[in-house]
Amino acid sequence: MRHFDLLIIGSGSGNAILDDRFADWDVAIVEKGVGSTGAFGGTCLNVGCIPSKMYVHTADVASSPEEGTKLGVQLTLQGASWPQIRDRIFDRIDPISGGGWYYRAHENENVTLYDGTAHFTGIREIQVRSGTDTETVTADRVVVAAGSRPTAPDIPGLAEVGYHTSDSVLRLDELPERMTVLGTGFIAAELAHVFSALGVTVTVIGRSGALLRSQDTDISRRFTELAEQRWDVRLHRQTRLAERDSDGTTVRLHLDGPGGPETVETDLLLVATGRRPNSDLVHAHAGGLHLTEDGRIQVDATQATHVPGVWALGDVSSPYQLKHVANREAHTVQHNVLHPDAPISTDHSVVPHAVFSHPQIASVGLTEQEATRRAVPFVTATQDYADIAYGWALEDTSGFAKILADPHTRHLLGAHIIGPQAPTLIQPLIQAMQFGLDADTMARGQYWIHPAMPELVENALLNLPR
Ligand SMILES: Cc1cc2nc3c(=O)[nH]c(=O)nc-3n(C[C@H](O)[C@H](O)[C@H](O)COP(=O)(O)OP(=O)(O)OC[C@H]3O[C@@H](n4cnc5c(N)ncnc54)[C@H](O)[C@@H]3O)c2cc1C
Ligand SMILES: NC(=O)c1ccc[n+]([C@@H]2O[C@H](COP(=O)([O-])OP(=O)(O)OC[C@H]3O[C@@H](n4cnc5c(N)ncnc54)[C@H](O)[C@@H]3O)[C@@H](O)[C@H]2O)c1
Repeated sequence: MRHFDLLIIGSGSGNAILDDRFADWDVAIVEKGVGSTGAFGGTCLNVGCIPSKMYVHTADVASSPEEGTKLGVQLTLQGASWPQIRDRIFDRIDPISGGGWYYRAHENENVTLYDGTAHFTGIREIQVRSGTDTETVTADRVVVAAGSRPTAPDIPGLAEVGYHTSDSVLRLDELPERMTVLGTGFIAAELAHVFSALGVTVTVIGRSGALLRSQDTDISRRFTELAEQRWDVRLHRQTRLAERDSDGTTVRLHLDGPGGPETVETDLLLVATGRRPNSDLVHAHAGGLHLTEDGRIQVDATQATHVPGVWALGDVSSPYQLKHVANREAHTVQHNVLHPDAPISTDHSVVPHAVFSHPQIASVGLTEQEATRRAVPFVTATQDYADIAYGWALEDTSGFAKILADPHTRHLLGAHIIGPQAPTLIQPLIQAMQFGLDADTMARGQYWIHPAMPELVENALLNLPR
């Protein structure tokens, strides 16, 4: 049985652990491949953050006529060439993934790359399955960086009609005329924007009464209002049955809603109802690992599992399914594998996120509903883009920033922005929260470039009641 110094399951964030300090370690990486191409390099690179944002920017450009009209500029969208857009994006990404695979497979002498699926058969004992071949190996240290995968709800007929997920929809051969998105979370919000801006008629189906329900209620409400102007949004709907028409081209969904039973017909169904950790694929229990109630591998602040010498990171163990969090956790694991006697912890105290839809959203810290639920005292203020100079330039009438602060210390508790460049605008607020800068010092203790967009943040801070 082959034995390694270190074995890493997953080539997403796990692949970043190896640097020169591991040059004389005997290392194995096991990667089963993601998406319809079975690519190396994990979700973010191949089927997640990176291609989706390359599409989002393209969709933003395709939305220019709409933006131009309110400025008195008449633009016409003459068309969006899907094959050209798709191939431009993947001609950039695929060589990076392929190059990463080639480097590990052929140029990294101390690394053995297994193109297969790994699962635990015992404590730090792993079986790798590649086609019909299996090999069982052991390692002194194991890093589980196996990520997550899309899930689909248990709806009668769904499996039979066939559907896309984010794993496959970014590589369609051609755009459908109609797309229905099941789910109202991050992926639904981003990909509904992408496909509608490129000319697809989009329907969004949600169980609750709002899109992006986990955001601050004011943000979610505003996003839902705007989404209803762009897409056919069906909320408070239960999907009872999915079936394919006799001609084979149309999918029909039977829904129950406030107005009784109804049907939605579509050419393509995109299921965006969350992602589940891949702890089951790695047979975490067989490796002695404990799971959380929602199926993540349990780790402590140092990313260590219950089994000595086994760490986990990223979507397979983290409560945050975000790449910047997975990267941070990978850094913690890297340090702790190298320096087990002086471990460091991952700081999850101020974790921001953004939704790259239209409009964009960014958020950090407590929402108002969380602060209320936890009985955290707060004061709150908002600032509309419409009332700052750059907002006049943009003719923005719907965006705003909302801030929550401690009424006594004036330290920020949370910040939420909906509108143009929200993910960029929020960064100074993240910095203030991370480094303990109070709202008043932040607002008044520095210059804010006039008339730049961060004046939105400055004014939101100045609006906080005393
Ligand atoms: C459409 C989409 C858009 C996203 N956009 C953003 C964004 O804008 N910003 C952001 O922060 N996050 C975004 N995310 C989330 C982000 O992609 C993930 O949080 C991040 O990639 C997780 O990294 P990871 O290393 O934990 O997992 P992954 O990158 O998924 O890596 C895990 C790897 O393990 C492999 N694997 C799994 N099981 C096994 C096994 N048993 N044997 C061998 N190999 C195995 C998988 O094939 C995979 O390659 C997005 C996700 C999606 C789906
Ligand atoms: N910009 C980003 O950072 C970004 C972008 C995309 C994805 N992601 C990450 O990927 C994760 C997965 O994205 P997602 O959009 O699939 O998940 P999500 O958790 O954001 O949203 C899931 C949606 O599916 C709905 N849903 C769940 N079960 C359902 C059912 N049975 N029937 C109907 N609807 C159901 C939920 O109510 C919710 O609206 C996100 O949570 C996020 O962490 C991040």
